[in-house]
Amino acid sequence: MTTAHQPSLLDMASGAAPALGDLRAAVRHPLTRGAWVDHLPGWVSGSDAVLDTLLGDIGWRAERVRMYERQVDVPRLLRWYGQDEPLPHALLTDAREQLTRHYAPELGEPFTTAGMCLYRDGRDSVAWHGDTKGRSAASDTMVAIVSFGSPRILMLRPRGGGESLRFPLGHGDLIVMGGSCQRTWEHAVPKTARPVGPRVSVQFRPHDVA
Ligand SMILES: O=C(O)CCC(=O)C(=O)O
Ligand SMILES: [Fe+2]
Repeated sequence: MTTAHQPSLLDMASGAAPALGDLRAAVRHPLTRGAWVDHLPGWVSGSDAVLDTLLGDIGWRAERVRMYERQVDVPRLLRWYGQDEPLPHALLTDAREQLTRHYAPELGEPFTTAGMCLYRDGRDSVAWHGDTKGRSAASDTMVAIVSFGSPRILMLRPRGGGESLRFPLGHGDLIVMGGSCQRTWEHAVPKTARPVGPRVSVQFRPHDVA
């Protein structure tokens, strides 16, 4: 029997080299007020090696914020890559390039920065917010998120109230928030009581969007 027609078996073997799928397979979910979400589960295959790298010593740091007159740790670790800093795994550089190529006609500029978040377990989370620092406060843009490790839920809800949507993000899954999504909707990764391992979220954004 030849293996030529069975690439999926190779993908499933542990230790398979990381590879990217076809972005044209992403499914677009139009939201209200000019927002949309593209979802492509399993965009990255063979993600274990990428996760290993990301869980290593890449300079994760805790951020502290002032809350009710006290300094408290943000419940996740952060690492920010500006556009000139090499990313810690070649697959991520390829991913940024492919996203730029695929979305260029709509986005009109490249994805440049990579913000990374490490959710160590189910107690780590991010509260409801939009990425509205910089140009995204006033203009349509895109934020592309590739997820590695334990599955977590990304929730979305319209600002000012309305039903929320749930997108499960597993190992190698892609979600792209586009259009007015950062201004007119909010997103969150809620805590979970389920026993979950670490998850790393890699967010690609254009210059001056955060
Ligand atoms: O964990 C995620 O995928 C979402 C992270 C996020 O919304 C942010 O850092 O702005
Ligand atoms: Fe965000």
